[in-house]
Amino acid sequence: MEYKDWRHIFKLDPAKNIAADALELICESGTDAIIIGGSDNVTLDNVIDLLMRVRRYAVPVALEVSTIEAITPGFDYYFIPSVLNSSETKWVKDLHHAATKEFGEVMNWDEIIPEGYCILNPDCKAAKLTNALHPLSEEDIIAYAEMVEHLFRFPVFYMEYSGMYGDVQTVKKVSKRLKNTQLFYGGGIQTEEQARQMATYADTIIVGNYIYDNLAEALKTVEAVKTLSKQ
Ligand SMILES: CC(C)=CCC/C(C)=C/CC/C(C)=C/CC/C(C)=C/CC/C(C)=C/CC/C(C)=C/CC/C(C)=C/COP(=O)(O)OP(=O)(O)O
Ligand SMILES: O=P(O)(O)OC[C@@H](O)CO
Ligand SMILES: [Mg+2]
Repeated sequence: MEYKDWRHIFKLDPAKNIAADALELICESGTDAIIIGGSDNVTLDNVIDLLMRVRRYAVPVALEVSTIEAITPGFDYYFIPSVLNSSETKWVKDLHHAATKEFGEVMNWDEIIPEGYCILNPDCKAAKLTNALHPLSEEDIIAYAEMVEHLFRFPVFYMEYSGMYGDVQTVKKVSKRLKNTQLFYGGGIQTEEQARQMATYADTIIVGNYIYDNLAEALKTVEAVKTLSKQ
């Protein structure tokens, strides 16, 4: 299954511990993919360690790159965020320039998936790290989405509410404005109902932190989404 068809993703943080039995449940849950990524304490060692453990299962696995030092071969895809509401060019394109300079010759561009990121929880670590601009109006968010689709022509627009459940009506409005760009929604999903709500409008939902807080409930979000069509 190509990333374009993914409806549900579990995001695992390489900086956090996950027991072997929990990892088995996650990888065999029926989720479409695992993303390995986080905003701090991501190292080459903890990324390789988690990649090796996930590779024991058939589920596709992608790296969401947050630091150049932790890039390693062996993933199915590399998701590359550009934080459009960051106030520093570093997080929009400068790190990308440095990484392309280093890896450009050996890169398989088919595996590299640019993500236009919009960080919508002002209190999350990624917002602080990237000095993300806030507050954003609904019009601002829609404009970022349309830029991603029509100006940058990135394949993915990521509404990142990391750690906080987002606004369903805003996700719905953004969704209605995107035709070719795939809408990722991530942030604060804890229940089947929340997973269903967001997956009604987003192409793909991402469940992260709740894996570590309540795995049994987090696992239920997979089935909730699998039987649901996007509107
Ligand atoms: C040989 C080989 C393997 C070749 C591979 C080629 C390859 C992949 C080359 C890289 C090309 C490239 C252009 C790379 C870009 C490099 C780079 C460092 C870009 C910057 C990315 C960026 C803008 C990161 C900042 C945004 C960010 C921190 C996103 C993390 C996502 C997120 C919010 C996670 C949640 O974080 P968490 O830690 O869980 O937070 P909480 O504790 O609050 O939950
Ligand atoms: O960790 P949560 O809040 O589930 O968010 C998922 C993902 O969007 C984080 O990058
Ligand atoms: Mg997290």
